[in-house]
Amino acid sequence: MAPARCFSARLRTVFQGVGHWALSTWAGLKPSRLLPQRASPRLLSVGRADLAKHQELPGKKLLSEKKLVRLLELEQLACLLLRRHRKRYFVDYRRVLVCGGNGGAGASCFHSEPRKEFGGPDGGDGGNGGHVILRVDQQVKSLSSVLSRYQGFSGEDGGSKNCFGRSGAVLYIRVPVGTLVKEGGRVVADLSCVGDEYIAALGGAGGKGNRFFLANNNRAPVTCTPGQPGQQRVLHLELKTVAHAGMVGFPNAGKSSLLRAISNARPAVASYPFTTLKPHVGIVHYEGHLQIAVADIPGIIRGAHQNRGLGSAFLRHIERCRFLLFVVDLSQPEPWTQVDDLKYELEMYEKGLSARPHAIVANKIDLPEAQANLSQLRDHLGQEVIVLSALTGENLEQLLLHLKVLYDAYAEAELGQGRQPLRW
Ligand SMILES: Nc1nc2c(ncn2[C@@H]2O[C@H](COP(=O)(O)OP(=O)(O)OP(=O)(O)O)[C@@H](O)[C@H]2O)c(=O)[nH]1
Ligand SMILES: [Mg+2]
Repeated sequence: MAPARCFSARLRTVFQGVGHWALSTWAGLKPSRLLPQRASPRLLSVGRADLAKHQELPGKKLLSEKKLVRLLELEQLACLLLRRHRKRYFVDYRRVLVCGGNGGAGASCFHSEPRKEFGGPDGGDGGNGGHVILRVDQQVKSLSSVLSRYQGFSGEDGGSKNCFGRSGAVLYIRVPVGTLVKEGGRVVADLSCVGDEYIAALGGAGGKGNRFFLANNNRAPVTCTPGQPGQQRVLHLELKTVAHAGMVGFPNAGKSSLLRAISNARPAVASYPFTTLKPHVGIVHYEGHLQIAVADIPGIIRGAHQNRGLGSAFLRHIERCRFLLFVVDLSQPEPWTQVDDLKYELEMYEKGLSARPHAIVANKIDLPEAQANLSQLRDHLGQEVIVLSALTGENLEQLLLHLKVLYDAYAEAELGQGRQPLRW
């Protein structure tokens, strides 16, 4: 995780730079710099400030057409890079400092009116500070848009004439479905449904104006109180992908190819290991509007729990999956060892994880060496194996049917316990 975070931090600095450059470029493309603008003729004389507005700033030259075209090209390139950056940037952990808005101060003043000497206190209360709230948004797919610090909006100070300050607006932080909120190692919120909200930091209460302290024994109080500071918390946000099925397998086993074949998801597919660097979720549609979400998890190798390969941190994304698909590359010698290694790595990550309802998917049956390995795999595992080819689409129906069987069993178990099954 550390090098990935380091890389993303570097990318951010680069793009912040690009952002500044882009802004300054646009500033350079102001009409005033492209075409000399003449002050429109006026009938009446104009003031000095008005005249100064139409003067060219000293040191600013007109841009030549060649430079302008070059700048526009660079601008387009920057936009393209930014778009790519947004697309590829996946973050599943964030440490965030959240501060609620400060309350506004109460005012201390007295009513003032001609021929009314003792108008009485009329200092209004300050407004309350705004809360900072985490809200689940289905459009957000990772924690990359979450910043490291949030400061809530402060309430306005109270005013004279008994005017109360306006309360600070609520600041919403949009987080993806499946965000776990931790504070000091303790889970404080589990945002696993769309629309779930959690108050991350409370805004401070507004102060009282001197009008509040008016009493029979004190007709002219001067006391007013300052607003309270907002709550401050350090929260750790962890993303755990929520899907019905999680695909686990060695790199190059064909997990992404399989997800592409059964759903509309488009994870990258290539013949080198660790093509997938972040989880992808695809939706498989069935009759009766039933949708089963399948997550493609980056490849896991033997020793992942000792941080080999991409490590086992990505296994947190299958913690929430209700059932698993072990994807095996059947063209490799002794393919059953892949299943054993995967189960071992799951156990090392979390006890009992490999015992979840699962199916074994043997991929690449279109290759000649795979045909030879199939009987050996069946003998060693002693359980049903779904044999298919993600490339040619051979026997995909069996996988789809088995997915439905797994889902039905899960839904029945949930309903039996009085819970609603997860709906995508
Ligand atoms: N012949 C054959 N090749 C396949 C099949 N499925 C996948 N491949 C190929 O295997 C290679 C790896 O496929 P991916 O889908 O990227 O594998 P992956 O498991 O997602 O790999 P990582 O993302 O690295 O974990 C690609 O070159 C695919 O074209 C198949 O059924 N038959
Ligand atoms: Mg992949």
